Amino acid sequence: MLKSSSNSLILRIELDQKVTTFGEVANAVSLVGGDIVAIDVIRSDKQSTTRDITVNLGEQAEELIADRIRMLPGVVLHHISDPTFLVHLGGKIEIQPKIPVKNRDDLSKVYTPGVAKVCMAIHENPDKAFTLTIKRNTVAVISDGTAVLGLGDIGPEAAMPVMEGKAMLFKQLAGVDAVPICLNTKDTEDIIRTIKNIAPAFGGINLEDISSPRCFEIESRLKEELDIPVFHDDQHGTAVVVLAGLINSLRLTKKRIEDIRIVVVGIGAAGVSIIKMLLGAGAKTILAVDRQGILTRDNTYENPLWDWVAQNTNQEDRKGSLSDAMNGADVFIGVSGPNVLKLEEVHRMASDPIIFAMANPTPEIDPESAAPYVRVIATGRSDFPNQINNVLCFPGIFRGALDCRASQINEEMKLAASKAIAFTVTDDELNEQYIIPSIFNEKVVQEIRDQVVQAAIQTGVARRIPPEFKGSKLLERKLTPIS
Ligand SMILES: NC(=O)c1ccc[n+]([C@@H]2O[C@H](COP(=O)([O-])OP(=O)(O)OC[C@H]3O[C@@H](n4cnc5c(N)ncnc54)[C@H](O)[C@@H]3O)[C@@H](O)[C@H]2O)c1
Ligand SMILES: O=C(O)C[C@H](O)C(=O)O
Ligand SMILES: [Mg+2]
Repeated sequence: MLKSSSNSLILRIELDQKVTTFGEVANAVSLVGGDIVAIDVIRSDKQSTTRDITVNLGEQAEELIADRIRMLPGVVLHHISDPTFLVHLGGKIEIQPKIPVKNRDDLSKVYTPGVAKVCMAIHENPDKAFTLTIKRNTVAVISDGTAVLGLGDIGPEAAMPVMEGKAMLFKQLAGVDAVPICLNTKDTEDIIRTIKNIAPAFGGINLEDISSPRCFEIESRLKEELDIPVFHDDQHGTAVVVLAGLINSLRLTKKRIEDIRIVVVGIGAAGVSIIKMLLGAGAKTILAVDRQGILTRDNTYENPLWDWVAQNTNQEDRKGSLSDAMNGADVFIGVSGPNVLKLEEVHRMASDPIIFAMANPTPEIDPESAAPYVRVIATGRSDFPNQINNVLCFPGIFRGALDCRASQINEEMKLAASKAIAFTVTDDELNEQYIIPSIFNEKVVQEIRDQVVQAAIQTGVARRIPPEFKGSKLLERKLTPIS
């Protein structure tokens, strides 16, 4: 059973101390499998005490716990709240002015009439938008709500908490201002037109949770038609972090990427990009599996990217289901949906199995059940060791792209980001429970940023050279080796 801090509740109870003791309440909580992790006294007098008790419990236990407590004499259950909902009240981000407007003089600078001359300066030279507006430090995080985590097409309003979360992490981890935007259209042309129309305000576009195959066309068209980086996080952010996790897992198992058998399940946005990146890094044996089984080159597919994947994987022409694909696999990478992988299939993997079960919020296999039988297990979640999640990539890669005013985020910049993430974990630190740095490791964003800027300069897509990269200093900076 997966347990996490998100399965916690706060119960406000009023207790008549002459009738029932707090010990009896605690006992009732434990009888339904709950753990009391915090107690806050809200009010107390001689007769009664009101407390907020925070309880960690299984997902199904909310009703049980409420019933148990209501059965106790002398106890009133005022309400139950969920701390995860509490942190979402009113949304998770806000916009703050950078300077206070205290008097008319300030007002006349930041607003009419002063602002007009700044507008005209930009009108004469639109590049000045980078220096005189929020553009140089701001990205749009844009979704149409069609592939939100593994929850599917839940609509633009329901996608907002994820986009707000990404915006929060952009700011907290990398100082990038990010604006969450959810579009009320699923039409490819409409999405492209809308994003092009709002692009002037932004230094980059981070596409998020847009379902495949539309996401591929949307991204490639926007890349062609805009001169700022456009990055579909579920494709490339995920692929960057997967490659980093794989580099480090192979450092542990002493296997070479060229020699291993890799199964990728879920050939959508994330899956296609992961396969491309693994092939680029030297992988030779990959089986791509979706709902109807292993992709094979003698089939033709409606989705042209599946055709591409089929032509570039499965050189041995293996046919069958995921279960067949798992025979002798060294690595399983899941970007599909919940509980797709069975323990029995894990038992048929090669020695030192590596499993990245990355579907969110419920992975392809319960990591606690798989752990005893594998060398490395990673998920996309923050409540287990080895979190392989694109949050390790997007803050740093955009920090780098914005700092050098890159016109795009290219393959070299992505590879540089993967290596930066992988080699943040030193040989001494590397172990089965720590193949990937924590997002709270302060070195990660800076390392990614530096390597990404360097790669952008070397590939000619940087439109500004940050001072620390000027002159010979650039040549002195060492590129991180791939292995
Ligand atoms: N950990 C991370 O950083 C990360 C990043 C991106 C995506 N993801 C997760 O990966 C999953 C897919 O995301 P996406 O953006 O690629 O979505 P997507 O909709 O573009 O693709 C999902 C693909 O998985 C396939 N699929 C679904 N259930 C399957 C099953 N039972 N067996 C085989 N194939 C199945 C679908 O047919 C589809 O091709 C989601 O759960 C998402 O949360 C995780
Ligand atoms: O949002 C996440 O946690 C990762 C990823 O973008 C996903 O869609 O699952
Ligand atoms: Mg996503």
